Amino acid sequence: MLVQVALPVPLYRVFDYSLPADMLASPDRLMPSIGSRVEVSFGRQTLIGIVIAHVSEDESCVPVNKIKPINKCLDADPILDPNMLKLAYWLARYYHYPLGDVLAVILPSLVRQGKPLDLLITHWRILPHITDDDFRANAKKQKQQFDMLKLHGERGASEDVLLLEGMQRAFLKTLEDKGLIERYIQTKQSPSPVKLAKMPLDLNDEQKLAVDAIVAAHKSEIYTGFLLNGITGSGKTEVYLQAMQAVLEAGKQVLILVPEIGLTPQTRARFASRFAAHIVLLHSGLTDTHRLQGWQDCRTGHAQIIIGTRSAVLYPFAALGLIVVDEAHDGSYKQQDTLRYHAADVALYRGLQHNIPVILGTATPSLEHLKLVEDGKLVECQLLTRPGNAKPATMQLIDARLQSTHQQAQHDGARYDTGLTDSMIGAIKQTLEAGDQVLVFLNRRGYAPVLLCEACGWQADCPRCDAHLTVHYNSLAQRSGYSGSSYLKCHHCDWQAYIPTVCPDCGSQNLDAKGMGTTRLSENLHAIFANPQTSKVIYPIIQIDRDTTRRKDSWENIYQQINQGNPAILVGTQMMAKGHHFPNVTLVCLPNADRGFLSADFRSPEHTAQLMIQVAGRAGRGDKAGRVLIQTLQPDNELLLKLVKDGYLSFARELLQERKMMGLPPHSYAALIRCEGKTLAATTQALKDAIAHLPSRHNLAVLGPIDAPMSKKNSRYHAQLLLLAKDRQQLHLVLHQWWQPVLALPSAKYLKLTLDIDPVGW
Ligand SMILES: Nc1ncnc2c1ncn2[C@@H]1O[C@H](COP(=O)(O)OP(=O)(O)OP(=O)(O)O)[C@@H](O)[C@H]1O
Ligand SMILES: [Zn+2]
Repeated sequence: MLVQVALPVPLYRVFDYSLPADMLASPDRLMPSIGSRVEVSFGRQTLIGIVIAHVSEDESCVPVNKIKPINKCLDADPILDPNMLKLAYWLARYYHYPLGDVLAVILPSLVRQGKPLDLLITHWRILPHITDDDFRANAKKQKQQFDMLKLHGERGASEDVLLLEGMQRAFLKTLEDKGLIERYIQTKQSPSPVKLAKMPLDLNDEQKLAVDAIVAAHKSEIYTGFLLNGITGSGKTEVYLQAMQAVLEAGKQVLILVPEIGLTPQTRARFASRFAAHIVLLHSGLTDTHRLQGWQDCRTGHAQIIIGTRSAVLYPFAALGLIVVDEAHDGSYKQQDTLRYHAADVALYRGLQHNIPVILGTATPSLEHLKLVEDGKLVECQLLTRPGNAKPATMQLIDARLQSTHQQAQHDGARYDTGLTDSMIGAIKQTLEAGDQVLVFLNRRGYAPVLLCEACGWQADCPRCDAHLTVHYNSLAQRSGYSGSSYLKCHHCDWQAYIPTVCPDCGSQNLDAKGMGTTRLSENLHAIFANPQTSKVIYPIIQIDRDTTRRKDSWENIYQQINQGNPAILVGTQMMAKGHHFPNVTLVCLPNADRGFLSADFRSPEHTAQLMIQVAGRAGRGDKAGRVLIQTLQPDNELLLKLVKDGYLSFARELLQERKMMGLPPHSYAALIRCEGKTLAATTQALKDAIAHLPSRHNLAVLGPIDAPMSKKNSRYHAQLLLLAKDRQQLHLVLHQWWQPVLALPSAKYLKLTLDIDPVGW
């Protein structure tokens, strides 16, 4: 007998190995089981692969004398069960990706390296007799760190997790020395049954309908995909919680997917305050050890509630009972390199595999998901009202052409436009004076997107990309003599340069930063709202973007500051759009969110509208009504008017109708082939050769090759080719015959060719 092994090599095949003589001679003569790891030699390398089948020598296409024995078997029991192998096969087939590479994506790196699965990890927990009273009033920082540990309940948490959440190692030591907390090595016992830590809320009728439908699907053990289509603030989370309760009480695991790591600490708290359960967080910030531990907890069933980003959908589960995909429209669910899977699609597949319900929850469903509802493949549950007194915010357009933006800011003696109309500024002022918070949304970090020479038109461009360099500049830091915060940076490849004092082309000193990023907007707001005598602001202006939240604890601190509820102006990028609940924000301003309606990308209106509605959804979530102001230079834009007047759903349904007429996804199926190389000519030629090899163009639209939207990136050139088909099977049939030979084309030799199934942008 031979074993067939999937190896992490970019080849569309598996490899046969025999068993070594000593293994065959041993009395039990156990074959390495299907789904376990083996170490093998492969050429000059030693690799670790997964046994995927047992075959006889006759079945092998390799001559017997060429077959090498495996070096050793690493697992007594399989580490991947038949369901996980089936998932891997499905991913390999659907995304046309080599099976060995699929497994490499699925397995945590320590597993791939052949490490034992059971690791000894230090955990911290609070000693049982300790209470809040054991703290002196002035030990504030210690108490704060203690409270973070307290959130994890009596079992505490591993050191990795705590550090990731912003705890400091020194404090753990201090608290330990004071006899308040202890460290221990967690031994695995079966988890105790999940208990309710807090009573559920009384559901409103819409919520109840949704929960009943989901629980019924769970009880009947029939796969059902739900689109929980609920406006922002309508209480989708409460629906998840009560559906989860039934599943957890039945001893099953619940997987909750969330878009971004930035959100997970708050998300965890929401679930932890409802259920006393073993909750595991999975995201890209984990160390390898912690990832392996999480993987093991899921696989063995120790984890009861699993909250994770995209890749968590690829984890093995002992007893999965429900999958929730929160903010299911979010672009981050699509992996953009290697195995280009969409986590919501994989979630639906796994639901089908395990016969369990899957909830796709969102206020702004993607057109793909709306189409699945139309086709009867998803059951739609709607939540159209906000519970309690909270009303959906009213939306209003401001015509930026008519209104003066004369409210000018003054910096260093120069007066200039702030980019905010008088009525927007007036509304901000009014809101702050009423004691509320304002969110100003601008999806662009840095100071300004362009540095321009007014004399000759030179612009600071990235030498490595087809992109302008973003100006990063901080006038407050400048004035205090600190220049480190001023530089030019490419947001695509991170290339950095000094800000020139004169134009490198014509020598003019007339260099000007054009356009507006969050830093500039914050400065403008500062200038508008500062007391002219003291130049201090009464209300804090809090800038929230990837630059200001880079440090581990900074987001946590900002979050706490906002939740204290004092009047403040929050200036934020799309980080602020997602799922946050700030009850004191009553005004949301979008000074130029409508840009996306003009973009050449046909998906841009959909994504722009989703972002606008999500940001708008941050307004008026408490007792007070919310207001959304959209400042636009194109107040007659039909799409924008439709969105504001009729709401997201009718807007989206109209877009869907348009896509149908144009034969665009989701009313057709797409595969995008990208080619990357040292010259554009070589990449384009490879794609032309690829087209020549298409077995049939029947029922297939072939678009390209064309330059990719940013054809030069990081000094490499990109061209692309799009295949569109009315019928999904037809497309995959062609790809099955075509893709592997394309990779072997002579002209593709020194190029990187990739295939993206159901691409989200092109
Ligand atoms: N049945 C209910 N009765 C009273 N309050 C409720 C009920 N359901 C939800 N809430 C409250 O309504 C608020 C908004 O709910 P939640 O954050 O779950 O909305 P959401 O639909 O997830 O919003 P978003 O899409 O914007 O993230 C929360 O404070 C929640 O506690
Ligand atoms: Zn660049």
